[in-house]
Amino acid sequence: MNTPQTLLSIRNVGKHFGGLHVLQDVSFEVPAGGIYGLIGPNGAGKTTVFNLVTGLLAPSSGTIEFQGESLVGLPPHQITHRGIARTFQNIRIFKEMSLLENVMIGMHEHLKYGAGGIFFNSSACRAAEKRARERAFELLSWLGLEHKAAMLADNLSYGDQRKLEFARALATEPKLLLLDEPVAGMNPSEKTLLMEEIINIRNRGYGVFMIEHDMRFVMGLCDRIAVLNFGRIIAEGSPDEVRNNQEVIEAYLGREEEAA
Ligand SMILES: Nc1ncnc2c1ncn2[C@@H]1O[C@H](COP(=O)(O)OP(=O)(O)OP(=O)(O)O)[C@@H](O)[C@H]1O
Repeated sequence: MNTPQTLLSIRNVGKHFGGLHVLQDVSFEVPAGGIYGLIGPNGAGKTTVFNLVTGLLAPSSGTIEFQGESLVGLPPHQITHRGIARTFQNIRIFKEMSLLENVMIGMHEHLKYGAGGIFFNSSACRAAEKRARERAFELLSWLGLEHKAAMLADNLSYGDQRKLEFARALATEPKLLLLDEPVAGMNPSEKTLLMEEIINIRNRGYGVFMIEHDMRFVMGLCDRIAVLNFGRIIAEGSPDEVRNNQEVIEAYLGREEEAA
């Protein structure tokens, strides 16, 4: 049974590609209203977990539930509709479009007028379009980007592109936001700004579930952290519990020694 506070529940999940067992018996729960981190050395299976949750891959075994309902077998757009949005390691925005258009594209699932409405430019269609614009402006303002709404996304700094990606993900009206290495490639001041934005998003009531390699960032931001190593969860707990876990220390030191 899920506790009422659980948003995402992953139980006994396994994933193999042919004979390669990428995830084995993975279980953890992402609670509502917090920031949850998934860490682990390169190749541990973190992105595979995100791909399973968002429906890009199907688990070989185990269950994945969101708000008590199974996600297994649902196509990605239905999972988005249930309330899970995602950003990617490599920023994916439409650079030749304005910021406003980028955010409005994230909303199309929720615009409730049909093809007939678009064809006849009905008043319902115009009203929906107006609401979408207002919401897009609001989301851009949450990220401090509203004054750049008409600008082409291509002209944004790297940090602002990442914020635009957040705004577009929020446009799908998610309950849980999955962030895949949000600060990869950022300088320290961009990281600090993005940390504030993620806290703001959490404070607005969204759940945040992130993969991140930057330990200072993860430890400073997350309420709880799960650690994957060779496809298995080796620790789960508060940042302090994880930081002091012997198996975690060895997993990271071991990889560093191998690399050396
Ligand atoms: N479609 C696939 N077919 C075969 N093997 C795959 C596939 N996707 C991932 N893998 C393998 O699964 C393992 C875990 O990959 P995954 O990308 O989930 O790790 P990760 O923890 O996200 O790594 P990184 O931190 O480097 O991004 C790797 O050995 C990878 O090569």
